[in-house]
Amino acid sequence: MQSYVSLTLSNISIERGERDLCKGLSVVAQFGRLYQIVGENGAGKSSLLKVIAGLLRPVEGEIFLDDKVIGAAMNQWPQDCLYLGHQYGVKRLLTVEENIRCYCPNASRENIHSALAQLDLLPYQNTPVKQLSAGQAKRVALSRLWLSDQAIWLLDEPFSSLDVKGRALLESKLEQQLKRGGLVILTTHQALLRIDAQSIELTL
Ligand SMILES: Nc1ncnc2c1ncn2[C@@H]1O[C@H](COP(=O)(O)OP(=O)(O)OP(=O)(O)O)[C@@H](O)[C@H]1O
Repeated sequence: MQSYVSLTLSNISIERGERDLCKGLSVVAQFGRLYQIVGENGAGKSSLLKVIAGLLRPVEGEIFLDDKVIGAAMNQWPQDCLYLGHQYGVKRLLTVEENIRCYCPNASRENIHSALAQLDLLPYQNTPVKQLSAGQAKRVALSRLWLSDQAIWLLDEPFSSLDVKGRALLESKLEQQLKRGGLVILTTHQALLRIDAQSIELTL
């Protein structure tokens, strides 16, 4: 995994549908830490994650990865950044394993097997996602975290639909990412139980 020190949001302003969502937001996010974007429904949490992922252009401001402006390093960005959006992009007609192979074409059979086992998805390996429950489909989407060596994880509501065991499993995966020097920025309306999160607050 590539090693970095910080991701800096400098004076970021976001507008959507002619509404100001955030104005002049500046944050220095340190690798090895988890940042939770907090705010009411509609405050702009998902929009901010999209801006960081390079999927939405801010009206103002810049993002730096260490001392490089991200715009200039865009060709490097997708390799180092894993974004899992709210609509987490699982293909419902494909099986669990086919979905994983779509997103992680280079993953070995052993690693896929191990990820599926940890996520309690092994019995469903050859089942189309449309036949799974919402929580199981969410686990399929999250399996990319088990196969990722990206330094930056941007996760929109990763805990939604997960049961107690699934939440604990995901929190321990996030802890591993922090321990190996990665950065996690996520949105969730729930408190994290095991991880000391730094807050990025958005107000309406
Ligand atoms: N594609 C879009 N076009 C125009 N406006 C949008 C679009 N998507 C979201 N918005 C608006 O941007 C605002 C912020 O939306 P966003 O999804 O970022 O909020 P959020 O804080 O993540 O909300 P929630 O907690 O409900 O998930 C909302 O007022 C919403 O109506």
